[in-house]
Amino acid sequence: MAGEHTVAVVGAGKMGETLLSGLLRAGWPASRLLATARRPERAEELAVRYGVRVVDNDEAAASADVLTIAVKPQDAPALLAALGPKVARDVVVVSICAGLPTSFFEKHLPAGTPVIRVMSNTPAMVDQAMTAISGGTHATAEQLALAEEMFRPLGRTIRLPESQQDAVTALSGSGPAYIYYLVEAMTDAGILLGLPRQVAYELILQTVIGSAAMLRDSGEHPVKLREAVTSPAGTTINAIRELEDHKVRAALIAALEAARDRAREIAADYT
Ligand SMILES: NC(=O)C1=CN([C@@H]2O[C@H](COP(=O)(O)OP(=O)(O)OC[C@H]3O[C@@H](n4cnc5c(N)ncnc54)[C@H](OP(=O)(O)O)[C@@H]3O)[C@@H](O)[C@H]2O)C=CC1
Ligand SMILES: O=C(O)[C@@H]1CCC=N1
Repeated sequence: MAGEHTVAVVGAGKMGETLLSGLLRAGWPASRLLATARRPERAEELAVRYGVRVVDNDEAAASADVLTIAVKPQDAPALLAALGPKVARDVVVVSICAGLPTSFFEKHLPAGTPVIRVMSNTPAMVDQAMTAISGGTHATAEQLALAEEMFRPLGRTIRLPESQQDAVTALSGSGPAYIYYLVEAMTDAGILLGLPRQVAYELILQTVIGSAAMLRDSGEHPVKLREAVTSPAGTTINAIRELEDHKVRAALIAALEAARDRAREIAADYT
């Protein structure tokens, strides 16, 4: 399907640029990609870096058959109010905005416009994204397959009911931030234990990469893998007891619930 569709990325910031570069690496011709930006210097940067045409939002709506909305959720109402009525009915609208339901976009678009809601994450920058895809009221199986084709070069994709997208946003959308937070905190712990910062960081980085590869490649449950590290009367169990004492599991559950609630608030604020 690459090459049959013209894809416009409306609001090509961090995630939009990542999508553009992924599509180009996957063989999508630059002539079939458009980008829009709010600032002229950003437009120039994108045009030079990727050789794609950077146009205004109106031209994107008129020229593309897939419009990917990649602005922040708070910028979406003004964008859609201006752009919505100009979008042709057979255009597929793909939103990567956190929180905003497909019904928000459907409300601003001509009746019957297919809308697809996508939640990806920043590891897309190294082709290791987790991307969840859900169709709105009018999205067909073929259009969902097209969205999958767009995001597959960036990592793994999964299709889910839209009702699960706020949870996805809390889990895998924001997930990289929690992992980086953990790496940061464990590096600090290494410093407390007397290791040079760079050494502590390298130890933790490779430990995260190795543990992720074990989870992926062994097919074992995380509890089993943790038990294999936790020797009787050994060192690990002392650390685990501290994590339990400090209610780290409960803190993570509460943290993700708060992220999910924020996604719901975004929907309530803007729809
Ligand atoms: N960052 C992340 O980890 C993830 C983000 N998302 C979602 O992706 C979306 C984009 O996030 P992210 O890439 O981080 O944000 P960015 O701020 O990097 O990108 C948004 C871009 O949209 C531009 N923009 C805003 N309004 C307009 C407009 N009217 N016309 C043209 N361009 C416009 C902004 O311009 P300017 O530079 O002038 O502000 C900015 O470059 C958000 O909705 C977010 O919820 C989803 C998953 C993960
Ligand atoms: O923090 C946010 O709102 C965005 C959505 C998921 C990750 N970053």
